[in-house]
Amino acid sequence: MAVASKISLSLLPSRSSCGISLPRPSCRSVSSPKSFLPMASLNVARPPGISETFSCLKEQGKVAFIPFITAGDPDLSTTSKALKVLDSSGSDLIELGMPYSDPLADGPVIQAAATRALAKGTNFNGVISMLREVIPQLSCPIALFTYYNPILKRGVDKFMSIIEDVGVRGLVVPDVPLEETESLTKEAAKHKIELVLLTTPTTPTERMKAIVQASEGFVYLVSSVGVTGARASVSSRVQSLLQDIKEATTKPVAVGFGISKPEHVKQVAGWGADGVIVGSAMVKLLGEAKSPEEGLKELEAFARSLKAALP
Ligand SMILES: O=P(O)(O)OC[C@@H](O)[C@@H](O)c1c[nH]c2ccccc12
Repeated sequence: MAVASKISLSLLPSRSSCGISLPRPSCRSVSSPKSFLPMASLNVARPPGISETFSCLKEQGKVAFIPFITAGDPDLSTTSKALKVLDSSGSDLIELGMPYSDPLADGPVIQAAATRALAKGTNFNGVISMLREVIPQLSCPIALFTYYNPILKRGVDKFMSIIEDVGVRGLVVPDVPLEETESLTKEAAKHKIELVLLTTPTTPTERMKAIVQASEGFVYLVSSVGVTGARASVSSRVQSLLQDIKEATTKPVAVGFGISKPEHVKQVAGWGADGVIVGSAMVKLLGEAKSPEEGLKELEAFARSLKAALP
């Protein structure tokens, strides 16, 4: 079964839970990360929430640029620098992937990145220490991308309090089982973390409605069946899928899978997406470069070219 349909089958909550509506924020100025609410335990700036970020962008008539990179590839120090580069290149939200040994929804590029990161000894504690350092220096929020098992291993409440403590604001768990989505959303919300759910081209309408109802922050529309990976073009079905979702919710919808060129970004934004997500093309540049410095330079140029293509 295509991975994307697995994602759709595993994300329907037993009962839909309504989203938490955050107070309408005043748009933060990107140049002053320190203007955020202080984080309780560390007394440092907490980045804006995911919903807050999308509200600000909507007020400005802008579409969110959302890159994904794999933590620890080629190493955690480079990941820290890459987060700062992506932030200063205009990212509105960054998805940071926790490397995992069995990334069932990932294509070859991200699988290879996870293998390299794990081979370097990248682990949860190392990623958290890196985030504790770098998040106070960022203007945009971080959404942690992890498979479900590492959350269960640590204990849901413990996991959520650890990531809250370092300032993570969003969470994407592509393989969370159907019947556990709602409780995970609730646990995340206790720690001011917004759990983003995914819907796909093969998700039945009723399930899509339940998913969009339960998703916090934004709805992740997977653009095509299969696994992650840059594609020559973005399926035109995305346009009608976006319309269907927007009939079911007023929540922002970001599109991912296969987006890897400025023309893809422009096209998806033109179809009404509130955000575009680019992963494999970013991960490839960073992880397969001749040197970390070279990778960071290419990442910056690529990120800026994609951001420039967005309204
Ligand atoms: O790599 P792509 O085709 O640009 O797609 C984004 C994707 O990488 C990122 O959102 C992601 C990484 N791993 C995932 C697993 C499932 C769904 C989404 C993802």
